[in-house]
Amino acid sequence: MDRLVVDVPDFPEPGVVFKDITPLLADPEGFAAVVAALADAGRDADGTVVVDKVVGMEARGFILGAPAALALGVGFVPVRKAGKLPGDVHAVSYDLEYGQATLEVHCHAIAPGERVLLVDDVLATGGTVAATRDLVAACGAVTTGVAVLMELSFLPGRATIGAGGELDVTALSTV
Ligand SMILES: O=P(O)(O)OC[C@H]1O[C@H](OP(=O)(O)OP(=O)(O)O)[C@H](O)[C@@H]1O
Ligand SMILES: Nc1ncnc2[nH]cnc12
Repeated sequence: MDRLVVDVPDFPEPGVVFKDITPLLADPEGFAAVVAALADAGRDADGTVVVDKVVGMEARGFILGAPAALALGVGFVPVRKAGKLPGDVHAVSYDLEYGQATLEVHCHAIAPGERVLLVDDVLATGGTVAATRDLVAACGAVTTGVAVLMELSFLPGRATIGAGGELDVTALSTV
């Protein structure tokens, strides 16, 4: 997988090394392998599916999360940047490695008590995951797992989201 993710220095701003996953998405075998591995985070050791929904965060979390949901046979819920969802929403603002944003989810997209797997490409500061977990909680549901392609270990993402404890974090690669 690593050879299909390209480092782009100083994008989108000086000092950031951007992890470009578009070559991976263009490789059908690599793409299928990472989707299968991300979906495995929604199964227990016996292979039983243990989540009710997969949530993907706009935009790259859609590309990876939607096929992972299909692989698990559960519904997919998009968490979108502000102003894109037409129904009633819960909203949370947060910081990321290169800016600030607001994420939203439809209030009724996740039922109270449901177990949720978050899927995204990169865990950096953890701001996106932490905000999304808050949105899931606002729906009355619980985030039981997070699955990402890459974790940037020089940033405090794991600490920010409280990995360990009740939150199971799977990173296919750590850089
Ligand atoms: O751990 P964090 O510091 O929050 O960073 C990780 C997030 O940043 C990127 O998304 P971005 O907001 O750039 O959106 P995009 O997928 O639309 O490019 C990436 O896809 C993650 O969602
Ligand atoms: N360095 C990075 N590359 C790609 N996506 C990111 N999201 C946050 N930091 C990122």
